Amino acid sequence: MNLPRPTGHQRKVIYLPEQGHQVVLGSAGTGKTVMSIYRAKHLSQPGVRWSGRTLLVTSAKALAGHLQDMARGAAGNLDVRTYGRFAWGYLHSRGLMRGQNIVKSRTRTSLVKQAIKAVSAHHPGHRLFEREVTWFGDELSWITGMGFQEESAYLKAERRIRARIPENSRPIIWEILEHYRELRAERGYDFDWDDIAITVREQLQDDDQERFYRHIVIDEGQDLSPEEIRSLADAVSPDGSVTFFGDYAQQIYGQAMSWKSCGLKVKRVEKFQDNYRNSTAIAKVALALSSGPFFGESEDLVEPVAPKAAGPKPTLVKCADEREEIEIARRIALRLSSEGTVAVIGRTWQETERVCQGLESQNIKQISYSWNAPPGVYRSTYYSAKGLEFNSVIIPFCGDALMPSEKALDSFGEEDAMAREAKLLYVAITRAKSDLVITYSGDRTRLLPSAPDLFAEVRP
Ligand SMILES: Nc1ncnc2c1ncn2[C@@H]1O[C@H](COP(=O)(O)OP(=O)(O)OP(=O)(O)O)[C@@H](O)[C@H]1O
Repeated sequence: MNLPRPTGHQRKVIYLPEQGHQVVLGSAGTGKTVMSIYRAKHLSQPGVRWSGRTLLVTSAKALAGHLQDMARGAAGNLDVRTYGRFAWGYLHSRGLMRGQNIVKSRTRTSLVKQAIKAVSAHHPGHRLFEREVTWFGDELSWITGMGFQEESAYLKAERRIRARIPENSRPIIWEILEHYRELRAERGYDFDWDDIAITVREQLQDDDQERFYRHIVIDEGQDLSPEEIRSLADAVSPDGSVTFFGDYAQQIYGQAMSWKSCGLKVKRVEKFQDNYRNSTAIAKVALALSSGPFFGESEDLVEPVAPKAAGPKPTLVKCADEREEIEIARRIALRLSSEGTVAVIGRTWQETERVCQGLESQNIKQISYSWNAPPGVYRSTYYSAKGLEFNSVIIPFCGDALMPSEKALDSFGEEDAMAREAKLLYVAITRAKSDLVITYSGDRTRLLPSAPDLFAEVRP
């Protein structure tokens, strides 16, 4: 497919030095994905001095498929992969992948639960055990994602958010991590998807064969853990390059870590601010959300410049109840789908399916969705929609009772839950090119910006 022609600053990014580490940050719709493809094609172009085998890598499966589609026709030495697929492939080449030795997420949760139960018996009455299993699972992912291998490193760690874990709880959490690993090993699993990067790095350290990749380009880098990024930096040859594209406003995992903690050595960070995707009216909502109280401060956030594309104001539909929300969302989806692509984006697959049941629609995880996809209704979650775009987006269930979700509040507490859900909502909103419809019943979620005139507010 034809990629848009790079303009101005975008062009510079394609031709950044072909050696060392490069970081490009940009807000939503500024062309990071497109430029990651141009950059990867440039680096893998045969017959030139800097050329070499290149990996274009991201975290979400649907986006990897989309990248693959856009990179079609590129030189044969360009691979497009999810991080998981890269890690699996490398460890397989080292003889470490035997059968199903990566634990699946449901089994992992059950093992974490067992570990919590066993460790809680040694600490009767400790308040840490009032927390939900999701919170523990997330904390264990954070520890491994940071690459901590010794308890002392975890005890000393500084956090940007989620700092309020009482000092006396951390050793207990470490005990749970160790017990979980024992249980996992007993069940015959060597890894989970979070700690696989630790082994990739260990293996690379002992691997004196020539590196398979000379260049690695990372899209949506904010969603890879620091240890995953470090492993990618270790995987390129010394005369090669790592180029990191990311947007910290869209960081949807609990890592909340900057690229700076990933060991990338960068002289100058390139920044993209011009939004090529959203209409002005949609970009205004996204901007109001990202400058609201839930995003926090970070020097990694890039202030976007509002685009000039015309389009109607996003519609906020206040419904009597969830049934009416479903009815309205379906009706609007059907109407808009005759003109272009429409995504129904829910927080969970269950929410999305509630709206789309019986409606002719496609699950974006099961197809190869691309920018030239035919008109129709597409189903997605906030997470799976990462990196994609649609003419219209419908986001149901944005009432205060459902957003932030009770599960997020119970697991992470008010502040952290709001920050997480605000970023998810930001991702969903910025997928829309020209039409955005948000439905809710009861009061609308506090996460949505309340400035007047941002929305056309309607009641069915
Ligand atoms: N120079 C350009 N001229 C015209 N359109 C462009 C240009 N650069 C990017 N675009 C278009 O802007 C849209 C957003 O691009 P892209 O998906 O690469 O942005 P992104 O920064 O990766 O967004 P996000 O992080 O929100 O997923 C796409 O439709 C792309 O084709």
